[in-house]
Amino acid sequence: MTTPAVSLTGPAAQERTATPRHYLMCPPTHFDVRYAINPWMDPGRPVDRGRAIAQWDRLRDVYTRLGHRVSLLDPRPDLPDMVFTANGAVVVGGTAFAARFRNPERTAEEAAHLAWLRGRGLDVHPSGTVHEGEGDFAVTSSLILAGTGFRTDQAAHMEAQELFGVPVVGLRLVDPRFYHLDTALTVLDDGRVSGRADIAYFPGAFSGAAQRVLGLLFPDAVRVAEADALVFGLNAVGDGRNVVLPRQATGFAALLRARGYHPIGVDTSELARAGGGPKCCTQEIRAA
Ligand SMILES: CN(C)C(=N)NCCC[C@H](N)C(=O)O
Repeated sequence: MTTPAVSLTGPAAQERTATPRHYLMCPPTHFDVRYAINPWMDPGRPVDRGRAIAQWDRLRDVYTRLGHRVSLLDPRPDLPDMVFTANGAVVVGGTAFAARFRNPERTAEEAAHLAWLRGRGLDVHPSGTVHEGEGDFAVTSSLILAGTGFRTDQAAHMEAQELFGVPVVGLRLVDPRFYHLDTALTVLDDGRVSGRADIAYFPGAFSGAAQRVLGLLFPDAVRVAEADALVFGLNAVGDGRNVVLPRQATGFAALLRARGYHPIGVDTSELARAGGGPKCCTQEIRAA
């Protein structure tokens, strides 16, 4: 029998393979909403820090049970957003492109990230332009998708391309509720084993041109509904098989199941009060 030129099975029937990851997290010991730098933050409403800590503990446990390694950054009392480690850098092949935050409220986080990255023997490059790490850079094995419009400067996309030597595709975000790329797009499978990256995104967060670019590059991507995006469903962490996402994103979870992924719902609703979800709390350290 000859092999058909076009796959008859499609991604839904594929075997999904998880690969072990190394994540950097920071306990929300001093988590708070003391200022408003995105539309989700309301400093007038006190946060329940105990609840945030319990939600974060559970997220870390999920990762360790999946066999992933979790390293910790020391929290600082004056930095209430430090729990969102994804914003501190993007690390690919042992090279770290360290963040330069947009808002002065978060700039002191830069030094903490630099110290941690240098202490791990990574090849660390502080950024010359504003960028917020994995908040705006989504890494696959063949290219990096990069957001701009609210936080990360477009010039940082070129800096990342020069640093990593992989194509960096710029995508314009247009809705302030989705102010970082990782609120609107997630890498389900980076393609390191399958050879074919798979992503999910909420089209409405992107300019028309960016939607067309995504359609050309990822014609089979999962397109997620606004209701799931609004509960930070796309702020998800995939390891090729398992996808850790806010448990409220039930429509997205059903789409993932149909594609052969294993969605794992977690509650990060208290952390969402600062505008973040599971992915924001998780920076991947990709070794050389
Ligand atoms: C999911 N997102 C957007 C993140 N990657 N990080 C969350 C940062 C939240 C912080 N209050 C801020 O506005 O910077």
